[in-house]
Amino acid sequence: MNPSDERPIRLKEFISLMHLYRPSIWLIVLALFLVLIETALSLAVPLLTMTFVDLTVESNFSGTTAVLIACAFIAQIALSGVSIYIMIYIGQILVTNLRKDLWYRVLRLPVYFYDQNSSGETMSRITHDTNVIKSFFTDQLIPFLSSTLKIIGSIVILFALNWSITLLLLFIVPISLAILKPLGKKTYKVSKSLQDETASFQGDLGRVLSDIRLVKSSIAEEAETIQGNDRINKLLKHGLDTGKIMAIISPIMTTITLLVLVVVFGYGGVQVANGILSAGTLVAIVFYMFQIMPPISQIGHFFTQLQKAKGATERINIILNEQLEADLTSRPPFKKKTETGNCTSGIQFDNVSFSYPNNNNILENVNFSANTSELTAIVGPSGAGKTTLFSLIERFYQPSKGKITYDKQCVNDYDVQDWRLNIAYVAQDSPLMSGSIRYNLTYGLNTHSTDSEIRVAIDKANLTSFIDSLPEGIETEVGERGILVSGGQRQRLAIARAILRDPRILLLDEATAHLDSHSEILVQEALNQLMFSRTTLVIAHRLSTVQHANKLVVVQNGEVTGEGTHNDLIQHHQFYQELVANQLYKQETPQLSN
Ligand SMILES: Nc1ncnc2c1ncn2[C@@H]1O[C@H](COP(=O)(O)OP(=O)(O)OP(=O)(O)O)[C@@H](O)[C@H]1O
Repeated sequence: MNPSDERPIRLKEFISLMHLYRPSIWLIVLALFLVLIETALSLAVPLLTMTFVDLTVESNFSGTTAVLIACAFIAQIALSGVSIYIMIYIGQILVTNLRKDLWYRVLRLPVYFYDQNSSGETMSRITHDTNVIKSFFTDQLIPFLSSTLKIIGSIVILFALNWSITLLLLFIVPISLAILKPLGKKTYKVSKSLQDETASFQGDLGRVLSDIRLVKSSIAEEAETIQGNDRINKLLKHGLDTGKIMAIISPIMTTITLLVLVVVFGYGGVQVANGILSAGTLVAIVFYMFQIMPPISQIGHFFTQLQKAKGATERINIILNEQLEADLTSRPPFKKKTETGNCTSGIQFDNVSFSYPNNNNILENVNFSANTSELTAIVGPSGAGKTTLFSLIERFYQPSKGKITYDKQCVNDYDVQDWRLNIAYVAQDSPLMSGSIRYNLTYGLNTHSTDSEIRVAIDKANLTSFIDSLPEGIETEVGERGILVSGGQRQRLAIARAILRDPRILLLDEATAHLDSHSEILVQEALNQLMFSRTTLVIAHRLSTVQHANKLVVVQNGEVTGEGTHNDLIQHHQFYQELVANQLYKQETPQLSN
């Protein structure tokens, strides 16, 4: 997901992103209008001060001018406050709209996007990069406009007041730029490295903290400490590099300011003494000089931040330009579950080939059918492609060749969400979300499940005694990723969830693997009931659980090498015979542990 470094980051992309997510244009116009008035007032204050000083020097104290200066100050402060708030408001709305769109999209991006991009990086796009854009809008854009106006306005007025001092002042600008520009480039490079390093450090933190058990059981604390320290040291180095640049820039800036003061007061003082310049004009010139200085450094900062904002845009655009699942295939709503009875033929794999990106063909011309109201078991060695078959049915990936049909219609013809609504998947390591048991059982269901429906599902999944033993029953929290419940309990919760979903297609990945033999019989009964009038596919690692299946499909190296009942295969299929013999041998051999 790293944006290509060679490609120039285009301003157009950044502007169109701002345009797309900004709030009403009138708010922006209002903010600009206020800035314009505020700038005009700030330019008028020194002129008023000049008049006031000159009149006072001539012993002509002007109360009106003093009041005008005070009013201009107050108005400037008030307008500045209002325009700052409006800009912050616009920035917040912009980033909110952008984050909502990104959030909508990350939930709908295809699974292969997540195979290729780390979740930590995607999180950073939504939180950090959007923040960079917001800060640019709120902290840079309006100050940049007002700074530019202030600089131009001040220089014009300065020329009108005294061209020779102005020329001397302007002479300092190219000198400052010549010194500061290379430093500015260096600052950008260092701050970019600092950002990248911070993102990597955050990524490492996320990786280690989310798998702390793996770290501990692998005794990887020492290795992680070294890697973490290495990153922290790099952060220190980048921090110190920034410090070095600041250590050069700050004294230079102070010296330049002093130099300007020496020039203005020295040369201007001589002119006042000679009667060429009035005292009021000198005060006005110093005033303008101080008004110009912060905007000049503000403009330098603006370009550095613009680079950052353009970089953030480029990374965000990677997500925004990625095709959503629903755009890859489409379409009409899937028939309602009540219409299931119409389905006569179940799932059919029709010459399906598939490979993951940057991988060889995982599936090669796969043909088999899984009929309605039947149990079809997929058996085969590890890595043969069994789970991949399920992923294709769920449409996490698209076949590179061939098609999958349901009820004789290509599954891609159905709206992807409607299609998945009709599938329940019970995986070996059934994942749970942090939240209560009730939340997990009804997760994603778009119809409300009553307490009695939930009770029935719990009962059928043989979970009643477990849930009744919990102090808060169904409202008990399962912890992050369901860490507070056992593997077997997680699996039974997944079965209960499948029962509640009442799907047309059941995908079971060794669904009873974590159960003791007594629970397995009970859950198997529940599954048998659930399988009735549904298309059920089960990946089986233990043949004992699927010997009774209507059909077994043997997958080896991504190809279907045999199909039939247990009795058919045991007679004709050599690999299946070996598999059965192997498992029978295993059952007879004492196991190390259960
Ligand atoms: N997301 C992925 N990206 C790239 N390759 C993958 C991905 N998922 C699986 N593979 C590869 O595809 C092949 C088939 O994997 P799959 O998980 O379908 O096998 P399986 O038969 O279910 O294995 P097991 O019985 O061990 O679960 C493996 O070689 C695996 O490395």
